[in-house]
Amino acid sequence: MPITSPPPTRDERSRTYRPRIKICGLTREQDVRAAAELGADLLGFIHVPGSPRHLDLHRLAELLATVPPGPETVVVVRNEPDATLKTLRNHLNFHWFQFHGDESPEKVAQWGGYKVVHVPADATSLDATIAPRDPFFLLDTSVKGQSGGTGKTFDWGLLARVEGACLVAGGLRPDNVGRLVETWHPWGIDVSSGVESAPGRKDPDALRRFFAEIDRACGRPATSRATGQAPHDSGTLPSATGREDHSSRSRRHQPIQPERDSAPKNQNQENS
Ligand SMILES: O=C(O)c1ccccc1N[C@@H]1O[C@H](COP(=O)(O)O)[C@@H](O)[C@H]1O
Repeated sequence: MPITSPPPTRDERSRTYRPRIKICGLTREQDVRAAAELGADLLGFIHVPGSPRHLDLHRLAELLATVPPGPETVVVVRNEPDATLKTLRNHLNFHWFQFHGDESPEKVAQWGGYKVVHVPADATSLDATIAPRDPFFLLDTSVKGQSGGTGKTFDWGLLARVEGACLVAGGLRPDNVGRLVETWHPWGIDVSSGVESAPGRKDPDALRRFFAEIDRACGRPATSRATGQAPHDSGTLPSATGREDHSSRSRRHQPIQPERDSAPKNQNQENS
């Protein structure tokens, strides 16, 4: 059953709940493989000019061809024109868009994706509860002049006022992710720079320790995922277009048709 229909509430997420895990900023085949083998649910690729992890369309296509069955794929974008979004969705077959710019809620829904909500690193309170957003959203630390990949945490106490399915990002590392998971039981977590040896280069040992810490924090044997044998037991991620086929590579280069049941109501057919 798709995990976000309905997503588990905070109360339902217990000490043994294993968050969805997104490894972002991948630029190398060996890192894609390592993240997938360790049990990542989402693999993220950056198409934001100026990021040290930026990949052009050609390189994105090359790397996507190396993604094994299992994890779903995310492309991180900021204010890209519709023509580029169309290519990313219809020809590269990304499952998800992660929007980092001025994209309206309508545009996010239209293209099938989720949006970042930024929290200043020094924020100690929120003006209002952050309400659930369909299908889920991303909470990340804001740093002036940077769209993401900041390596900075925000005050996790603010998560008490965050509702719904939310990927928590910002400054996660092998030495702090366990505390986040055991204290706040986030729906999902997202990491980029905290498992790198240099921007865009994942450190295999840091990746292994990251997953092992999550296992420890939710009471799982640390070896299970480190051997690459862990099942994807956090559930199936419902893709933006409602597709649940995890053998994503079989769909490469095939146009994606929005499914009638799950396509956003305001789906603009011109985009498909
Ligand atoms: O990682 C980047 O370079 C990046 C560039 C532009 C937008 C988003 C980017 N990354 C996102 O940042 C967070 C994680 O950051 P970190 O773990 O603190 O380094 C994650 O959501 C990435 O998708």
